[in-house]
Amino acid sequence: MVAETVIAIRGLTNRFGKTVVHENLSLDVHRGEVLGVVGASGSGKSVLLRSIVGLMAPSAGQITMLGTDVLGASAADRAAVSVRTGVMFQDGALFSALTVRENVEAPMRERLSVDAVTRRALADLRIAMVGLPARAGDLFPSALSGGMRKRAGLARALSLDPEILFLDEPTAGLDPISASAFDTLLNSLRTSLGLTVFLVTHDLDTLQATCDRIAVLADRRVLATGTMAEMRDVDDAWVRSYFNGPRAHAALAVAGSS
Ligand SMILES: Nc1ncnc2c1ncn2[C@@H]1O[C@H](COP(=O)(O)OP(=O)(O)OP(=O)(O)O)[C@@H](O)[C@H]1O
Repeated sequence: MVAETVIAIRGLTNRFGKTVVHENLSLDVHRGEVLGVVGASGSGKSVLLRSIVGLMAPSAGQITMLGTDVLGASAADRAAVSVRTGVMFQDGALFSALTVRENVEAPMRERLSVDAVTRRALADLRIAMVGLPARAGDLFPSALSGGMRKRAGLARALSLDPEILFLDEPTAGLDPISASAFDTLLNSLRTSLGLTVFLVTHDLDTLQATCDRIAVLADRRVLATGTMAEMRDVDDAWVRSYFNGPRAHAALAVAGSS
């Protein structure tokens, strides 16, 4: 069966002054998959994510998401696509002056016409879905641990019940136990909600535990795509050292023994 392509990127170029981050980059994301995006620091993973979700305008190229040419679309058509997506940024990007519940409600306030009681109930459902205790809804982000903050960021990304979830380094800064718990949560949510996930990460354990496919960014483009095992055969120095290094062996060994 051929998987439906929910994001198709063609000929993407991103430049900042004289710095060319992406040049003629192409990538497909399939419905229902968790795609891990890796690459050396500065290879343009976050810029790619930001281009897809409309936070920055690429210099050239085409991005089709959920059937809409998002770069060429009207603002209304772009908004109709963006309401079907959710984004979790690296630091959670929570509003510090709002409680967790108010943070989760924020996209609903902006994008949905639902009454306050329904909005609160939906927010509390998202908070429960990410494994936070009910009392966390009343807390401010500053009162949360790092792991809880990540979960609150995830609850907000799930606010609008998205089809596609974008995660930028979701386990960065977490201790290994919290990171592993986050991986487990992601696996359970992607199954129960039928999510497609675009996951930027450096975390080999997360790649191994959650991703169906991996895309490697290097030399301004997608150098290779494939499973974690397939990455070990890619003929490139960075890919070799990343996927055949001791940390990769440890991640694969843990997966093999579980
Ligand atoms: N707003 C900006 N203005 C100028 N240059 C930028 C801007 N955003 C990103 N860049 C540059 O684009 C390049 C890619 O950055 P990006 O943050 O996407 O890398 P990354 O692969 O996500 O790195 P890391 O793994 O360290 O997070 C870097 O050289 C960065 O300095």
